[in-house]
Amino acid sequence: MTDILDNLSEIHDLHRSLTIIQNLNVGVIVLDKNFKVKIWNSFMETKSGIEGYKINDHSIFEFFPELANSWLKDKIVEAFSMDTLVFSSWEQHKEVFKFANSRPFTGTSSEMMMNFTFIPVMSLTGQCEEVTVIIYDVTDEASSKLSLQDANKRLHELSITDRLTTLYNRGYWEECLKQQYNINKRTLMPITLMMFDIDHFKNVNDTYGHPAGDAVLREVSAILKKQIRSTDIAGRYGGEEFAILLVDANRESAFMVAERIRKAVEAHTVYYEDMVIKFTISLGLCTLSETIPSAQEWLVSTDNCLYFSKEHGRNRTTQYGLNDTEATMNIKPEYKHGTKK
Ligand SMILES: Nc1nc2c(ncn2[C@@H]2O[C@H](COP(=O)(O)OP(=O)(O)OP(=O)(O)O)[C@@H](O)[C@H]2O)c(=O)[nH]1
Repeated sequence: MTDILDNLSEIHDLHRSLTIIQNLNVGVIVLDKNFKVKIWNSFMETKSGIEGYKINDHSIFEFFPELANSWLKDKIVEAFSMDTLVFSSWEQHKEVFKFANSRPFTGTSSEMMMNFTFIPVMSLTGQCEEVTVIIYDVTDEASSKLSLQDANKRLHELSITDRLTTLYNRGYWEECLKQQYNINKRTLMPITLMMFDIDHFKNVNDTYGHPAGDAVLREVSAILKKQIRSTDIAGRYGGEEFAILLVDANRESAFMVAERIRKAVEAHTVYYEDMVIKFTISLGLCTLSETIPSAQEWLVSTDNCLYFSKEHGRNRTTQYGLNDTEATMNIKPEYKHGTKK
C-alpha cells in the first residue's frame, strides 16, 4: 500500500514538473547525445509550429537541417563535454531558429532575437547524457539596444560631418591631421596635405546669390570625392576652403591628384536655376618630411602654398619645397593662414 502511495506521489511530482516546463514562457529543449529531442515545450511548439509529439525522439536536424553545421550545434557539443552551465547572448550569434518576432510592429527586427542557456544534465553515474537548451525571447531588449547603437552612430556621424558638403567638419578633420602626423612619424609612409580654395568665391555669391554659392560648394565636394581614394581624409576647412590628407601619396602622386582635381573643377559647370556658373580653384600641397616639426606647421606650410597660388594667378597648384619654395616662405603676412579672411 505504501509503495503505491509513493509511486503516486512520484507521478504527481513528475506531472507537476512537466506542467511547469510546458508552460514556461521560455523555450525548453532537451536533447540526447544523438541530438534526439526528448523535451520540446509548448513555447517551442508555438514559435516553431512543430508539435512535441512529432519531433520527440527525432533528431532535431530532421526538422531544422540548417542547424546541422551551426553555432548552436557546436554549443551543444561543448555543453556535453563540460559540466557547467553556459550562457550565450543574442549578440554572440546570428540567426539560429528563424522564429517570427511576436511584436513586429513595435520592434525593429522581423525575427525573434534569443539568448540561450545550455545546461548539461548529468545521469546518476555522473555522465552527461542530455543537454537542456533554454531559449529566451529578447527581441524587445535587443531591438532597443540596436536602435540606441544606430542613433549613437548617427549622432557621431552628424557631429563630425559638415552639413552642406557632407565632408568632415573642421574640428574632426583637425583631429585626423594630428593623428596622421603622429602615425607618419612612426611609419614614414608618404603622406601629403592638400588644401584648396575656390577662386573669387565672393563674386560667385555676389553675382548669383548665396544658394547658388552653396550649390557650387556641394558640387566641388562631389568632384573632390570622385577624384580621391576612399582612404584619403577630406574636410571642409572653412567657408570655401577644403583640406585633404592624401594618404600614401608622395610629392609626385599628390601633384597628379591635385592637378586632376584642378582640371576637373575648371572643366565643370554648375547649372543653378537658370544660371550657368564657371569657376576655378587654387591649391597648395605639402608632403610631410622630418623638417616639419608639428601638425600645425604642416598646415601652415600647405596654406602658404595655397596662397602663393592665389598670389600668382590662381587656378594653379603650388607644391611646398619644390617649385617656388623661397617665394612661399616670403609670402605676404596678410596671406598667412587664418589672417586673410
Ligand atoms: N554660399 C556660401 N558662401 C560662403 C559660405 N561660407 C563662406 N562663404 C563665402 O565665401 C566668400 C569667401 O570670400 P573671400 O575670402 O573674399 O575669398 P574669394 O572671394 O574666394 O577670393 P580668393 O580666395 O582670393 O580667390 C565670402 O563671400 C563668404 O561669404 C557658405 O557656406 N556658402
